[in-house]
Amino acid sequence: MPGTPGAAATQDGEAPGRSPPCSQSYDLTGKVMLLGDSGVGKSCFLLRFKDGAFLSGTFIATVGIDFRNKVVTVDGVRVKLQIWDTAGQERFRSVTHAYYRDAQALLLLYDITNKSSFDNIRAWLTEIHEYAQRDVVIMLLGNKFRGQTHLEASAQLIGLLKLWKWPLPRKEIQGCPAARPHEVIVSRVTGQRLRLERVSPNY
Ligand SMILES: Nc1nc2c(ncn2[C@@H]2O[C@H](COP(=O)(O)OP(=O)(O)OP(=O)(O)O)[C@@H](O)[C@H]2O)c(=O)[nH]1
Repeated sequence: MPGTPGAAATQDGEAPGRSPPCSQSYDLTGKVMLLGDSGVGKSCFLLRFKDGAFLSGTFIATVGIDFRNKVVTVDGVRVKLQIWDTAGQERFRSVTHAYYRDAQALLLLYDITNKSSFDNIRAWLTEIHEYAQRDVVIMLLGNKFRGQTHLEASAQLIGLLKLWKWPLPRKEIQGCPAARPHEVIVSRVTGQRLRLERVSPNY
């Protein structure tokens, strides 16, 4: 999705910030970032998460960084998820790195029809290691499964990461065998209860 280089676009009538603002309309907040090579489908993933729509056809690369908010209810708990969509192109890395540190979860996408996007996962993990919190949850998503719009975890990739003995002692490498992206995000973010900001005294 297009944005403004060097700055996050404002969405849903709220000013962008490094941390989600508090509100009584939800109980928890969580910040999730979408990472991965250009063209793997991050913006489409976000659009599906926010509006349930899928845009096929023309590919417009993201410029810089962008975000969407969505409040979802899980087991009676209202969770406001702030999902940040980053540009996959190398030239925007200096912009996007600054946003890693506040993220509770990172969704690292690759395109299962594009081997280089798979090969580059290791480089992405190196960046995550350098810029994200040590205990951030990393989720790996193999996108464009058989040309369709659902996501499927790659057991093969998880196996490779184990083979590499990737030195991420406090990070979790997880597969996400869910067909619907919002369910992936919700189950992982809320399930882990990762420093989600508690804004309701009743919860
Ligand atoms: N078949 C299929 N195509 C997809 C899927 N997701 C995205 N696409 C297509 O892949 C192309 C790139 O999608 P984007 O979501 O813009 O990719 P991106 O990762 O955000 O790219 P950058 O913004 O450059 O980082 C578009 O033409 C989409 O229509 C999917 O699940 N299946």
